[in-house]
Amino acid sequence: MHVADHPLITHKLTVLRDVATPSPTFRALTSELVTLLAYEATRHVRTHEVTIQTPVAETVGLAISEPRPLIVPILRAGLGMLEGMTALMPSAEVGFLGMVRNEETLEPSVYAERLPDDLSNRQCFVLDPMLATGGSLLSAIQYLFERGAQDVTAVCILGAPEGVAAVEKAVEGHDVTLVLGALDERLNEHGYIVPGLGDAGDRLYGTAG
Ligand SMILES: O=P(O)(O)OC[C@H]1O[C@H](OP(=O)(O)OP(=O)(O)O)[C@H](O)[C@@H]1O
Ligand SMILES: O=c1cc[nH]c(=O)[nH]1
Ligand SMILES: [Mg+2]
Repeated sequence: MHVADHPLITHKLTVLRDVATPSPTFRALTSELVTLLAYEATRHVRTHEVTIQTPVAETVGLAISEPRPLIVPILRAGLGMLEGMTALMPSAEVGFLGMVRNEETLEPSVYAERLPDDLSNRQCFVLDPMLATGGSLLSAIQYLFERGAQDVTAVCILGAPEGVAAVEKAVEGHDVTLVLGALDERLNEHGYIVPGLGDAGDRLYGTAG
């Protein structure tokens, strides 16, 4: 697990957490935060050497390899992270998973899916701002494994220790990396991250209250 340690990330997170921050600012900050986190998350993106000609000399650089990486935002809240991620890796392909957590039982369920059939040999980047109990992320990762994925990086803005531990235990021995903007204190009795930022989907799309 990588937890971002950068004053710009903490500053943006502080504004994001603030209950007084309105949806348009929340959306803009989410996008900016993801671009910063994506820098860490894509550190091991597969590349190969290419020879190019600059105006001055021939040189060897790197290009992102085929098959292209796959970005998977978890609807709804993960959609708010898509633009920030594609800004950094515009050649990636995008697949979608719609998941919702039952707020009584905290069990996640899948209500929409649009992914390539074969994910073997694809690097997958899952986007979901909140890793609370970890149920949603784990179920998303298992979905990708069932399609043959072997290399999954999850980018989350906030994580709770309970959820991170549950995901790490369940994926032990697999190539799964977690990249978090911050690791918060705990979950409350409703399964919300403390101090957290509330319901990310509601705050992104203005459906709170
Ligand atoms: O770790 P968990 O306990 O599973 O909780 C985290 C999930 O809850 C939120 O989604 P939600 O179900 O609220 O759907 P939404 O994005 O449509 O608001 C969040 O975006 C995660 O997907
Ligand atoms: O704190 C939380 C927990 C789950 N989902 C959210 O959006 N926020
Ligand atoms: Mg929600």
